[in-house]
Amino acid sequence: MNLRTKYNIPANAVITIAGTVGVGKSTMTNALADALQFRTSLEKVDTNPYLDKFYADFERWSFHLQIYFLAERFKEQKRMFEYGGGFIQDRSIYEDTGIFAKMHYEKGTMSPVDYETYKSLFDAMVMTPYFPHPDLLIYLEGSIDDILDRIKLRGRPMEQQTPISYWEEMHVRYEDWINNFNACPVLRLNINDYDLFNIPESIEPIVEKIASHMKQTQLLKK
Ligand SMILES: Nc1ncnc2c1ncn2[C@@H]1O[C@H](COP(=O)(O)OP(=O)(O)O)[C@@H](O)[C@H]1O
Ligand SMILES: Nc1ncnc2c1ncn2[C@H]1C[C@H](O)[C@@H](COP(=O)(O)O)O1
Repeated sequence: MNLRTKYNIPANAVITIAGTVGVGKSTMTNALADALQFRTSLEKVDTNPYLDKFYADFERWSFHLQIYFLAERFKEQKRMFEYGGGFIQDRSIYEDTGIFAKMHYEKGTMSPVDYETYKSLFDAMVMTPYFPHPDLLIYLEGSIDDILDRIKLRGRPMEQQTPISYWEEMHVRYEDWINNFNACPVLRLNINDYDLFNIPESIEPIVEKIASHMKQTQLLKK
């Protein structure tokens, strides 16, 4: 019996994993998909044609990158819908606008007109009654020091060359963003409370938490 049936998680559920860069979303996505026998919707970094350029020159490439991510995530949204759910998604679409586009606009590395254009496109595509929101957003949180260690450990060159202040600012913005997020139910997990890297079995208590959280939110809806 897989953990999905053991804990009664609906086969058509869509669970999205949110959190700052390096916190452990991809690791969690793969572990959860494996445990629940779900498909994954992964963020593809290696084939992104703008990401390297963006890290080298935020101002020049912010708008292009946001449009690219929006298109990619929307295509994934369509794919998940066509399969009828049963997915773990690595990063939510809400973080693109709520964290990244907003941060670059406020830092001055995305122009006001580009930001407005991007936001109106995002709102027209996503913030509509026709857009299916995930059943659950799992928010991964941890200390900035642990996260910086993980970014260093992963070693993507473009991220190593980015000033630490960028990751620190993102970390603060994430806390503020999640405290005000209400597009779908949220389960917060602290990265110190599990270790999928060294103890793969630590996925089971997480599945148990997901099940009880989903049950509770279903009851509240009734
Ligand atoms: N429990 C853990 N302990 C130590 N390192 C971890 C743990 N989980 C993930 N990592 C490592 O941290 C780095 C970032 O994880 P990743 O899942 O790629 O994060 P994200 O997708 O949020 O950017 C990777 O090198 C990954 O192997
Ligand atoms: N919307 C985005 N804008 C800018 N940068 C982004 C956006 N979404 C993801 N990224 C970056 C951050 C990381 O360098 C890579 C992959 O993210 P990760 O959190 O490691 O999965 O893309």
